[in-house]
Order: sequence, then C-alpha cells, then structure tokens
Amino acid sequence: MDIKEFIRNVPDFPRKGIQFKDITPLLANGQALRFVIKSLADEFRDKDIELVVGPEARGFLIGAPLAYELGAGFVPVRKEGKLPYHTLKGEYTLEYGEDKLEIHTDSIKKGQKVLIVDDLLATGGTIKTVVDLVEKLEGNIVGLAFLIELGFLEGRKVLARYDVRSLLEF
Ligand SMILES: O=P(O)(O)OC[C@H]1O[C@H](OP(=O)(O)OP(=O)(O)O)[C@H](O)[C@@H]1O
Ligand SMILES: Nc1ncnc2[nH]cnc12
Repeated sequence: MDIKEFIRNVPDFPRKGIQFKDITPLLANGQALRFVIKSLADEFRDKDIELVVGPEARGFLIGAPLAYELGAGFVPVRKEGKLPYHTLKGEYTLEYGEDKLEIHTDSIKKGQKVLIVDDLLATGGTIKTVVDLVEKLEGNIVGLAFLIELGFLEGRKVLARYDVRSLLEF
C-alpha cells in the first residue's frame, strides 16, 4: 500500500515556510490506518513491549492503537496542566514553536519495556523531551516509532542512542 498518498501537504501551516504533513486523510481511511498500525507493530512485535508512551495529541492517535495491537498499555504525555495527578515536566522547542509536556510520576515502573511513539519526527525536540521524562522514571526505552520522518531536519541526531523506526520519509 502506498501510504504517502494519504498524507496531505499543507504549505505555510501553522506558519509561513512550514510544509505541514496532514495525517487526517490517512486516519479517515480504515485500510490505510490498519496498515500503518500493523506495520509499526511489526517492527517491535518480538520485543515484549509493556508500555507505549505517546505525546499529545497526534501521538495518541497512533500510540493508542499501536499499544492495543502489541498487547501493551498506553501512557499519555500531555501538554502542561492537563494531567490530574503528580507529574514530571519537560520544556521543549519544535519545528514551529515551544511548549511544556508532563507525564504522571507513577505511570512507568523501573525497568519496564517502553516503546515511544509519535506521528512525526521533525527536529526531535518533542520526542527528546518524552525520552528524558521516560528515563527520569527509569523506563527501559526499547525503541521509538514514527509514521513520518522529516529527514532534512535531522531529528534522528538527537536520538542516536536509540532504535528509531519510521514508515515514511520526506
Ligand atoms: O520533532 P519536532 O520538531 O518536535 O516536531 C514534531 C512534533 O510536532 C507535532 O506536534 P504538535 O506540537 O504540533 O502537537 P499536536 O500533536 O497536538 O498537533 C507532531 O505531532 C510531533 O509531536
Ligand atoms: N512539518 C510538520 N508537519 C506536521 N507536523 C509537524 N510537527 C513538526 N513539524 C511538522
């Protein structure tokens, strides 16, 4: 299946000069969605993943079905002020802005096998913050999975220590 067909490029969103990769056509197609979730799961099926961790909001859209497919739990990383219990916080910059992310302090037990997931890897700012939060909780990061990688932004460089997989590169 050619999943690139389901990614819509939107120029100058949310800022001038950004080529935004819109995944909503893919999410709206049942066959394409199932294909990408199964394909990402295939990369990590034999790794005994216990928890999938994904950042708000698009990381939930890929991460929760991927956790289900792997028989793992899902841990949300949310933007500041959204999680109700005790949290750890990290600040970050991304291709078009900056923000703060939080995770519940009791969401990962020491040594649990974690797969970190997001829809898209750009500069890596967002996902590096997620990595740092998981490491502070002493999770064992088995790998990172993305639907899309923007290769020219070299986000992989900040993730050099990890097993990084992506299905599509632009
Ligand atoms: O590699 P980076 O440069 O950090 O950029 C990638 C991040 O940017 C987008 O999220 P965004 O912050 O736009 O939030 P959303 O998922 O709520 O739309 C995307 O879903 C990734 O999380
Ligand atoms: N170009 C882009 N398209 C979609 N999401 C993004 N997140 C960061 N950069 C992005």
